Amino acid sequence: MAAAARVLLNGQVFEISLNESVFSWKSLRLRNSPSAAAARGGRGEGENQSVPVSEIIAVCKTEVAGTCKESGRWQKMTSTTTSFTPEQILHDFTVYYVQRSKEHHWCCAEVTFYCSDQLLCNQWVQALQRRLDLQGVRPKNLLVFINPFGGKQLGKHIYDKKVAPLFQLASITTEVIVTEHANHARDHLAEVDLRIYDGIVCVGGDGMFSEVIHGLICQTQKIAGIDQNDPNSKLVACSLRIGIIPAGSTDCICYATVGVNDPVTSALHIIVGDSQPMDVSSVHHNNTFLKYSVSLLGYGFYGDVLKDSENNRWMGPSRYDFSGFKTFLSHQCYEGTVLYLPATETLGNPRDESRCTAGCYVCQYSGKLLDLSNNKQELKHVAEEEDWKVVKGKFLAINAANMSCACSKSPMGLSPAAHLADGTIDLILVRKCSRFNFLRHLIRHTNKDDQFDLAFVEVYRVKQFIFTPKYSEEDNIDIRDIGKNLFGQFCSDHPACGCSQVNSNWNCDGEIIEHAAVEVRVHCQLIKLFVRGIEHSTQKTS
Ligand SMILES: CCCCCCCCCCCCC/C=C/[C@@H](O)[C@H](COP(=O)(O)O)NC(=O)CCCCC
Ligand SMILES: Nc1ncnc2c1ncn2[C@@H]1O[C@H](COP(=O)(O)OP(=O)(O)O)[C@@H](O)[C@H]1O
Ligand SMILES: [Ca+2]
Repeated sequence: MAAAARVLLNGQVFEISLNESVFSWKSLRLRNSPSAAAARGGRGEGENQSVPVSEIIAVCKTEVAGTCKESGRWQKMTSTTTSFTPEQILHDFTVYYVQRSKEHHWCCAEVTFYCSDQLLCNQWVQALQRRLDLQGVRPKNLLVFINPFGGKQLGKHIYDKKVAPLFQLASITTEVIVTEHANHARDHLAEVDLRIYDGIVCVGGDGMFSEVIHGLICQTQKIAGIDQNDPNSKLVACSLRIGIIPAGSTDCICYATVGVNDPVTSALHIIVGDSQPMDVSSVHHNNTFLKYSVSLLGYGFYGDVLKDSENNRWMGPSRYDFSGFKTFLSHQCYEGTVLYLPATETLGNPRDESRCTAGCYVCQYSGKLLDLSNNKQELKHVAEEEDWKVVKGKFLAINAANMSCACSKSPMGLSPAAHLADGTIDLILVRKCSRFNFLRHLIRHTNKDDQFDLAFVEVYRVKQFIFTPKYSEEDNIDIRDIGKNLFGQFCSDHPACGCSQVNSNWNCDGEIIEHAAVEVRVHCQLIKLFVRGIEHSTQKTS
């Protein structure tokens, strides 16, 4: 096939060309002719444009006016209207491709070319389709879970209206399961034969994503014979990628990995077959596995917000604002000891100005260290005793951020310089302080000011930590019942000082962990997502 050909676009002659990795179209009109000026005002196709083949979603030939045959399947066209003859309409093809718009949004753009004859049209469709078939990273068959009750309960609608048509256009087949109860997706994934799928998609919030990773990680460890109850077990990485279609309340994992929580953008990242490794933390209590965490593991403030908000699920996403306000007023602090193991081999620091973005070298460096350690074939990894550090005190919040935890409420996140895949967590300790000072810290979650530049806030980049509450968990069961009042769990003996004999609970990616005493360890790059990390703002479609 010719590497270039003449076609019509918007009534003007264009030259289209295709090389190994790029499809381009270029106007052959004189730049300043009146017709050129008129064409520029049309549908927005520029004079010269190019699209990487890796960002072409589909190529589709119009065989009969109004319908489109693509990859052997008939689909309805939202086709362009033209002033061409019926013969010309029969010989056109449409290329659907990724177009970037503001703030990390992607959308599906289309451009239709009219060919002089059917042979030429067929040749171009086949050539483009062959290039697409060579994109081996793209998923062909996906298992999709939809939580119909997440966020504003729009999960099913979002999937049907915005995502399924794109998957169909890209010839992706799907098996869709609308969940019927909590843990439906987790339990299904723990047992089902996953070999026929190229990936898993969850439609919902962080809680839904948490279910999916629990099912997938559990099955992977079971097959590999790994004991998940042993906190020192070296876990085996999961091979299937996971896609998130945001339809939850916070959607922090989506936002912090894509830069925005937009269902169409996420669907397009899945279609083009993006891949981004991600760290996962395991949470144990007394040598028993409790949960995995990918975004925030928060004790104190964020644990209490979550606990209270569960009573108000009917409010939808605004339950967090209501409970956040109540919890802020209660101003509870919790006493305990934090033991942590600093991350010494990785690059980067929680106070860095630089951010984890697509192709992050800090994460790539950790990936290389991981490969080296995997080649050593150690089954367990136990740190030396003298490497551990101790912090004791009264804390308003203990936040362990596996990633920035950016979301629409906190666009920079709780730890703006945290990395998706460096094998570390940022451990943020907010010591007891006045309400006014705590408010200053919280407000800095929402703007660009340095939330760590406060005397009562400490931040450490760690591989592992252990939290032991001052008051034993057994005693707490009795006290908890006595100490509750309108604004949470006040210390019954010292209401004025705000220190509590009642323990808080952990907020683990939006799921409650009732135990206060936990042992947490990061597993570098344990899972993979259908994302590429947050793109630099200069990465625009040409
Ligand atoms: C006076 C202004 C105070 C405002 C503080 C706002 C700070 C918001 C930071 C949010 C951090 C989010 C960390 C992510 C947590 C999610 O995993 C979790 C579950 O998400 P989902 O399943 O989608 O509902 N969300 C939360 O725990 C909500 C915390 C909101 C606290 C106000
Ligand atoms: N069909 C269902 N009925 C009830 N709960 C469900 C269902 N499917 C999933 N869940 C649970 O709903 C919780 C919240 O889901 P999520 O999608 O994160 O929404 P949100 O962001 O609003 O919290 C999760 O704990 C998940 O296990
Ligand atoms: Ca990390």
